[in-house]
Amino acid sequence: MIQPKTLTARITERVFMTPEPASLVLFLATFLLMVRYLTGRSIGKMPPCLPNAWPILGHLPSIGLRADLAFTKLGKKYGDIFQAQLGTWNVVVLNSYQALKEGYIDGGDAYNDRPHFYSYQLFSDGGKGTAFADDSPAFRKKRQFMVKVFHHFGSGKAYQQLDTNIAEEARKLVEVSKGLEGKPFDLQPYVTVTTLNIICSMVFGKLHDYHDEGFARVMKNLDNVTMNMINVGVLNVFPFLRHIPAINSSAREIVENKRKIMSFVNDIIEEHRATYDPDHTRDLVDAYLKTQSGEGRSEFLTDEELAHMAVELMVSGNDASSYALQWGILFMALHPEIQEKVQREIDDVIDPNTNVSISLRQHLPYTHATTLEILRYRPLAPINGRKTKRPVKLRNYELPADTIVLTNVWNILHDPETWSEPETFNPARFLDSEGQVFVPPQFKPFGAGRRICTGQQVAKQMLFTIFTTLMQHFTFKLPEGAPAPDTEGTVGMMLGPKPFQVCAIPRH
Ligand code: HEM
Repeated sequence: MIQPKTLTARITERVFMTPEPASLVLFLATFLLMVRYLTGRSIGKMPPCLPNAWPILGHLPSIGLRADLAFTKLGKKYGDIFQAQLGTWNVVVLNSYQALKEGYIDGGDAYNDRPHFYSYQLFSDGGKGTAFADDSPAFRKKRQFMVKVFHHFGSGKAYQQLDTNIAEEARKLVEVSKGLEGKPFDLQPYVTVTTLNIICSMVFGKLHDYHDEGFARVMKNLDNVTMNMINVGVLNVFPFLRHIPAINSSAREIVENKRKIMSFVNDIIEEHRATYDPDHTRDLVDAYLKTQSGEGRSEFLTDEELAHMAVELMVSGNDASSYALQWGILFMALHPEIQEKVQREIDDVIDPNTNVSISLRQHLPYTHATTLEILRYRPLAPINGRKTKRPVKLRNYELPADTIVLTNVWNILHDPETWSEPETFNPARFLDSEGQVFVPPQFKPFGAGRRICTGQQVAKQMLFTIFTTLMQHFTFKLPEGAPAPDTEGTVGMMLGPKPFQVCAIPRH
């Protein structure tokens, strides 16, 4: 039998005594990698890496499906900037507000690219649209266009129209929910139609009738995309699994359903061309047609790009807004004392027959604070993915170009240094001593830096108006005798609640 000492001696002899430099390089590289994986110590100027990576799987066995929760725990031992191996990807994790600030905010545009995860690439057809595109002159033009359109909806007549549309959709939701006569129901399909219709009103300029067949088909296509995005999530870490038929069929479903939604959008673009009035911008499509005819004409904005942008708003913007409302109603049912406080405040300010408007938000600080607490307590995007577009210094590390950077938003929004008793749902944490809303800089559910959510104002407006309208008209309760619903959520493209039943008891 060969003794260990003899074996080591033989290896040393073989590597160091042979004149081949390649053997030496190979030995050193293997040795350094072993040191890094076994001890977690960094090589060169990269942040330290978590120890004990498995071959191929990396740290996935210890991280599991909720990377945000795992990173939160690991951060206590390994600090707020570290590396992890997620299947085939090596990533740098920013695990605190300070790290996020030093990276995304102080780092300028260095973190402007997105990781080329399989699901992102599939959904965006290789980075078309804005949300999953890398930084480039084309991307900047598209984002600038999107920001301008949202700005248009942030003031003047367009703002008032949006306010009215949101109130009108919230009212329809109230009528439909009243029809259920307090019986248990799943809120998800109802709320999703409401938020989707509002987003469509900004993109296409009209509210669809709920019985419109074309709109119902698109809703189904969108649902299919969202569901299958969960199924292909595994390909983000193991792209080679795409050859497994069941996973591959999910990928095909995404492409096929997205093609159908794009065709719906293309028809609307053609309709708009026929009715376009340069003096009256109705929506995102009109704003696009204006760029086509005016001085700001951009070769980067095409019908195809516009269709991709519209679909990404309909999928991710809508999922996020609908999930936020579902979480909100679930927490009201779970915390009747908070629900009552919200309702008392609303009753003092708004007549039951008056529509809610965003202009009332300043008079409803506790209700406003409750909507912020919903976004803090269950951040819809608990992990935020970016990629460095060039080498960048981060604290005393140097990240090369193309480093995947994941920010743990969950930890930022649950850090006890900022949020006392972070696991308690407590809207009052957003109120100052005068009872006015106070938002700490660490509140980052919409991301940060140059790729921050472009729809955040609209998202907050929808959440406030629809949530307040529901509280104005109903008390939400869990069905009698039903088991306590899950509050951990399920991760797909976003962190949504697991399906739950609730009773909407009319208040008037
Ligand atoms: C409560 C609702 C929402 C939440 C929590 C949310 C959150 C986010 C987050 C975390 C990002 C990534 C930002 C980053 O990388 O720093 C993002 C990006 C984005 N969001 Fe939202 N979002 C919401 C609703 C919406 C809505 C309603 C729209 C539009 C109708 C929208 C449009 C976008 C777009 C276009 C991007 C991509 C920005 C880019 O990559 O440059 N979002 N959102």
